[in-house]
Amino acid sequence: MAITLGPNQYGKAEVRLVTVDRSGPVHHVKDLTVSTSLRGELAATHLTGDNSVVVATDTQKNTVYAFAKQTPPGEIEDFALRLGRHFVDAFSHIDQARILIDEHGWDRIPVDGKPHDHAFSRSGDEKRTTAVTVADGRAWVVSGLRDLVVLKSTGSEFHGFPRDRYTTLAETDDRILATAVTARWRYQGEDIDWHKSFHEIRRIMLETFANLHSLSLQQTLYAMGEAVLKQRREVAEVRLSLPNKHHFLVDLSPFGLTNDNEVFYAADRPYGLIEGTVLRDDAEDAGLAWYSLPEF
Ligand SMILES: O=c1[nH]c(=O)c2[nH]c(=O)[nH]c2[nH]1
Repeated sequence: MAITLGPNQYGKAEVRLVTVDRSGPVHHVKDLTVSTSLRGELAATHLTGDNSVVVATDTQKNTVYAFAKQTPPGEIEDFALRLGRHFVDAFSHIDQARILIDEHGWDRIPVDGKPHDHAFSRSGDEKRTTAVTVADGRAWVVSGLRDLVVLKSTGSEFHGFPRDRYTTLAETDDRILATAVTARWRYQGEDIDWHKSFHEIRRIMLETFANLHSLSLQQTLYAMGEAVLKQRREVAEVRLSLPNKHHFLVDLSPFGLTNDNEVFYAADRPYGLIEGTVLRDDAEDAGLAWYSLPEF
């Protein structure tokens, strides 16, 4: 029997970085969670404890902070590309770097109807994300968002599903549809206005969720991905993970009351989990874009 080392990577997870741009009286804050992972000739440390090629995870963390000081991070994709290229270029035994960044939003606090210069409130749970892989002299960028919570109070039906002895769910032609969108999209190319592209893709997904009269969350998922691919040439593929945040009608009959789709119990769990990939057939090869990322 032989035992060998399989795929491996290592790095610093969830470096919390906040930068303040103080170049003018109006400050700009950037709030990021950065994770670095390096891959390469790392057998020695696993097999014998020889650390001569191990760039310490502490060094990786320090690099994130030092880079943020030397050049303002800017768009998360650009910051991730800079960091990934640095690790691959600076250390000959490191041949791949994967940088994950989540961006947390801050809104300016309105004071006397005007956005404040340097006081902010957290925008909510939603995060903008990127996963950049640098290897073989090139890079792959998969960006996205998480925890974008949306609800429509009508315009959603669910019926026509098979019934067996375990089926109790009533068919409905009018229900609440709610989900927390996790989306990742794979870019082709790097010459992209990351900021504009993110906001356009987010807008397209939200408008599709709102406008489509839904017969299932699966149908909504496909329509959201399809709309992005039709309108954004820079996107090769969209992956969506949509928990179905069930809202159950409360039975008010014990109180002699009707419930005309007005009073709901928002269930926490279990939830349906609808996941899928929408692709264009003329897309560039995915290469290492999704390597070691969750499937959805
Ligand atoms: O949109 C839905 N898709 C399902 O697969 C499903 N299953 C279920 O119980 N409710 C729903 N709703």
